[in-house]
Amino acid sequence: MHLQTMGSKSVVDMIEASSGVHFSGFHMDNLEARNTETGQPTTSAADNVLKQPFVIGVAGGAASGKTTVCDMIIQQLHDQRVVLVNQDSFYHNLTEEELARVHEYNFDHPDAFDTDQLLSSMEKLRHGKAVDIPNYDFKSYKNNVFPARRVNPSDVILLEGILIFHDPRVRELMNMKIFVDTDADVRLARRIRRDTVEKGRDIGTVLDQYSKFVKPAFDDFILPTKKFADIIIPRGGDNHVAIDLIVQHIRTKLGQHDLCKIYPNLYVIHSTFQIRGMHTLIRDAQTTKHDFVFYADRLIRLVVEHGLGHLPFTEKQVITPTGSVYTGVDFCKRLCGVSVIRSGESMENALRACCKGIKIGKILIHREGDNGQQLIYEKLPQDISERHVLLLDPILGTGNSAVQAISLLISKGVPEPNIIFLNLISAPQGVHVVCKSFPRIKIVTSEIDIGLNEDFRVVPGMGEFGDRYFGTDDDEVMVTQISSN
Ligand SMILES: Nc1ncnc2c1ncn2[C@@H]1O[C@H](COP(=O)(O)OP(=O)(O)O)[C@@H](O)[C@H]1O
Ligand SMILES: Nc1ccn([C@@H]2O[C@H](COP(=O)(O)O)[C@@H](O)[C@H]2O)c(=O)n1
Ligand SMILES: [Mg+2]
Repeated sequence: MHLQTMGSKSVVDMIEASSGVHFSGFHMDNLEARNTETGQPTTSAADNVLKQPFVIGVAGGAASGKTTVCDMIIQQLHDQRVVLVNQDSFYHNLTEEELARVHEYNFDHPDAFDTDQLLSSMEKLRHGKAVDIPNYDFKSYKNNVFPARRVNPSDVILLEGILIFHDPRVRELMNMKIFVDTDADVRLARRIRRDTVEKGRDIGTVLDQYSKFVKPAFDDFILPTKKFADIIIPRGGDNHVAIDLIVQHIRTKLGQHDLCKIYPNLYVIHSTFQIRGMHTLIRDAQTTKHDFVFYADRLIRLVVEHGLGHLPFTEKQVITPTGSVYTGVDFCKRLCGVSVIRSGESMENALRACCKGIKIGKILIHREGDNGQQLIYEKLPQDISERHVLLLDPILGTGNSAVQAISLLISKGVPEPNIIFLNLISAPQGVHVVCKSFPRIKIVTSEIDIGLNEDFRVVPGMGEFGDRYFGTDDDEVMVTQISSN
């Protein structure tokens, strides 16, 4: 194994869990959202994050191979828009006094960097604006070397530097954190060569700086940030296996990320170890019915809670038992669920558990082949046109059933922006079909799969959800049920 593991987590787990947050997104419809009960403008809690680039932090000691690792990642991601932002660019300029005694200046201390400027540049990049990043000159110790480097907004930002994990505000920007872990003697040897050959320094000065500042700062400030890493790469650029795995993972994540960028109303819930674990269980063909139901229920609950976060709310004040005022929000009350029979019914309990007394309608769509969809049954609340609708179906495959169901809701007078489609797994094909047909509905899902196979089944998928959830994939159970009726 070339990748090091942290605690009991496998590296693949850590890679997988490291990149969820940016998939939640924000989209303001051209029409202003309004609370259907009060007619007041409303806000949805989930509507506050812009679609943003995938940010990868790369930390490690000086000369550990950070830049080399970043260059290798960039090279392998040649078909993506990737930029490298180096913490070195944000070194403070030295005063005349500091310059005169430069050998006493500690370039390895967190205070040597203008972190506020780094944050402001990152903020602009994350919001799609180009920035001019200073060029740092190691020989003159100046960071305003003309011209500044123009960095354009990109899909992936690699943020590299010895202390890039030190400030929590910078860490928070990152979707994935990599620590390049190279032996101290190798780092020192490389540093001596680099500083004498490239920076024109004499070996005595390099060794003095190393023992006075570089080594202590590594121990005090850099090494303690290793614990924040999702992935630790021993031996830096020599570790091709680790870099291949990382690039593979970034590609997968970018696929999802691209979909979320194309369709701002698609929300993939934040991935965590727990969520990955639940998916692993329900996707495993060997999982028992009991476990399948248990873990599917847990995941459904998370998707439902996330979906509810997209409902409009109004401000509400209450008096607490201490007599103080608490300013909070009031839930949206005009809502209902609609399940697509039969799999969608598995999501009803979770919705009922979250929304006491909620009305739940049903739609049955008969499938003949891939396109011969036929709506054969519907029972919906009479006043559905005045409600927000949570449409329930665990799998979004081709999108044909979903389009049928959504068309029916719209024909009943439900405004498109009032529909939130909740599912566990979406195939990209289904996302395209639904989002293109109904650009103003919201889709909340827990994972986006690779695609559909020749039988129009989602892959890797989880098989027939309804059969696995209700136990009807087992012939014996079928016979027992039929004979007992
Ligand atoms: N795997 C490696 N084998 C040999 N030399 C390397 C390797 N990785 C990096 N170097 C060299 O070591 C020096 C420091 O590497 P660099 O990637 O710039 O480290 P960092 O960005 O962490 O300071 C550079 O001169 C680079 O060419
Ligand atoms: N004028 C400077 C500024 C910084 N350094 C050293 O650079 C190291 C960080 O750069 P990496 O590419 O190695 O991450 C750091 O250890 C500083 O001591 C310098 O020598 N002179
Ligand atoms: Mg470097």
